Amino acid sequence: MVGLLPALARDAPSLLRQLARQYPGELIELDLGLTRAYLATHPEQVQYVLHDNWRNFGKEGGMWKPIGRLLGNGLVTAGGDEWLRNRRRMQPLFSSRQLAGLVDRMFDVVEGDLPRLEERARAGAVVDMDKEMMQLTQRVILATMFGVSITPREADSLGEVLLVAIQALNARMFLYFMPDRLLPGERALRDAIARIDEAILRLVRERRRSKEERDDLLSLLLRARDESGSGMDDRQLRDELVTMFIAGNETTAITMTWLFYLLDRNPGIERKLRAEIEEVVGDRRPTAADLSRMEYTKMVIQEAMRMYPPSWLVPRTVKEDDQICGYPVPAGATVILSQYVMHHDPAFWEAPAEFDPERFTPERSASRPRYSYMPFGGGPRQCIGNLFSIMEAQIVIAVLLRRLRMRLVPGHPVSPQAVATLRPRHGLKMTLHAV
Ligand code: HEM
Repeated sequence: MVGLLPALARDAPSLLRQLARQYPGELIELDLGLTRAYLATHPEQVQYVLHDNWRNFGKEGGMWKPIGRLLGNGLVTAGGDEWLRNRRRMQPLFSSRQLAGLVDRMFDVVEGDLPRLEERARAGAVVDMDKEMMQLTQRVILATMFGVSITPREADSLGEVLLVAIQALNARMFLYFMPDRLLPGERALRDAIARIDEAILRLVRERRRSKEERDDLLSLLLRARDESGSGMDDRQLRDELVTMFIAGNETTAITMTWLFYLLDRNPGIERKLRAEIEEVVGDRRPTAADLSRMEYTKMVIQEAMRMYPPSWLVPRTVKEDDQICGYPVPAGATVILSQYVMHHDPAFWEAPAEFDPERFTPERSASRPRYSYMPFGGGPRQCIGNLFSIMEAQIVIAVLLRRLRMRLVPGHPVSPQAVATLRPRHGLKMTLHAV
């Protein structure tokens, strides 16, 4: 496959999906100019890379390099023993029991945002749903991380500067082989990283000094210990907090944005979803037990993430020469696993372009290979925040849908754009209506 770069730059997910259709089940070698890359097209290949022989497929260098500038040694970008020690320290924080303690805080943030949205509905305003969701999930994640230690104003300004950094890094993801100094926006990126460091390290130090016990993620992280009983230093805490923000904010916001778009296109599914919310939560404050009973809501979220996986690409670098299901791959090559490719494979998904949440009933899920669906990756490096984000999405849906109906502005163009995440290229313009 030669000369793919221009087509990749135009619309990478469609190109990769098309190649996978053309050569189903093969490990496809791609010529990306300076680097050699292989695209997995079968769930067993994905399983081999993420699970069976995961230690031989690292995150060092390549497309991971730019993002490492912001995330440092946080869980997403760290490797080896350091990653393992911190993953073990942090895993208990993300258990369903621990997360149940965050339901109230998440609810308060979302409910607190509702009057503003209701006001927009009354004014008949057009809103950018993608921007609204980014702002909302940003408030949720910052409130769950820092609780009342961060004022809404500080949260908004930290959120803003984090977004500046993400945008600059998005632009660098496919240009990782270029020297930093040749890329545009380098100064703004450095400034943004310095401001993020200052704000987060200040919050960490203040909390350490105050010795106060709170129930937010920062307090839990301060208490997290490895097997030898040692905790994290300030720098590591900073890296993990920034990592959680970056890994958890845009991904969840995009899930919500695509979901509201899909509901607008599928009124029957929206009705069924509203009926479940009415039946399980009604007008009450949702509890953790309610969330586990909202099974249809969960299937709608899973199906939205199938059609538009917010994380659509998982790259790995081969450490030592290997064979992926019989295909040789040399050390140093990049292996590309793509949720978008897996989630649209007609061999595992009937009519993949159709929005059908019932695909996720236990009966229908049972017949599919594990790695045909991987919105959160898989294996030991699977997303640590998967339960967190589903819980947050369920709360956002329950709170917003019982007051509002979202409708796409007629004629607004909708198509996916692949950067680090898969987002609507032209945003998502919607009007809000009271129900
Ligand atoms: C819909 C929302 C989300 C999606 C689609 C998503 C997706 C992913 C994926 C695909 C990975 C694996 C990357 C790889 O193997 O290279 C990952 C890892 C990770 N995610 Fe998420 N994520 C979401 C939400 C969150 C949230 C809310 C948090 C934290 C609060 C979070 C924190 C992390 C962390 C720390 C890792 C690295 C885990 C490790 O390597 O040990 N994510 N995520």
